[in-house]
Amino acid sequence: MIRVGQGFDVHQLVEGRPCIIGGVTIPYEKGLLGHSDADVLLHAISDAVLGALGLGDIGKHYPDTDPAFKDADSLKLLLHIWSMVKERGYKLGNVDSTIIAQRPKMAPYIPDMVKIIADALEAEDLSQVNVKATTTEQLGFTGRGEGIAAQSVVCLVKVVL
Ligand SMILES: Nc1ccn([C@@H]2O[C@H](COP(=O)(O)O)[C@@H](O)[C@H]2O)c(=O)n1
Ligand SMILES: C[C@@]1(CO)OP(=O)(O)OP(=O)(O)OC[C@H]1O
Repeated sequence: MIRVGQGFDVHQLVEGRPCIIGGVTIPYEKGLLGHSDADVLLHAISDAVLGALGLGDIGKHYPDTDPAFKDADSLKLLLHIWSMVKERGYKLGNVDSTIIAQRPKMAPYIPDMVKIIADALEAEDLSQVNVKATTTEQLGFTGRGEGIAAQSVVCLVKVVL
């Protein structure tokens, strides 16, 4: 039995905020704005995992109106979501994600993101976690550097005992 989910998220780029993507703090002149740490990639992955389980989205579980989640570490939210996966008897099949950003250049940071995500999702092999990046060729809000988007697809596999 397999279950598939997809997630998509966007956060605005502003001055005076850290740029945290995939659990990695990237040196950049701007950072992502949100109620939490605004880790757009971990949010897309979180939504994909919740989608695969048929459990709604991160806003439902961790509302942005709740002060408990102000400046929340998105990796901790993902770890909590992963506990729901295990409770239901699933493990990671694979996860594939794309960060949509004109800048900064993500490539140097992707290996660290993959390791962090693989650890959180208890991957047996790093090849189960793929992270890609693309510009939008200077088109649209990402192309103008106003924000960063991310999308993700996750496959969960039922654990056979
Ligand atoms: N923020 C980004 C965007 C892209 N990359 C890498 O560059 C390659 C070419 O990007 P295009 O949008 O011109 O296709 C892309 O395949 C990524 O490897 C990146 O590191 N950071
Ligand atoms: C993560 C949460 C909660 O702190 O806040 P944000 O950082 O604003 O992120 P978003 O992707 O808009 O929605 C989920 C939120 O409930």
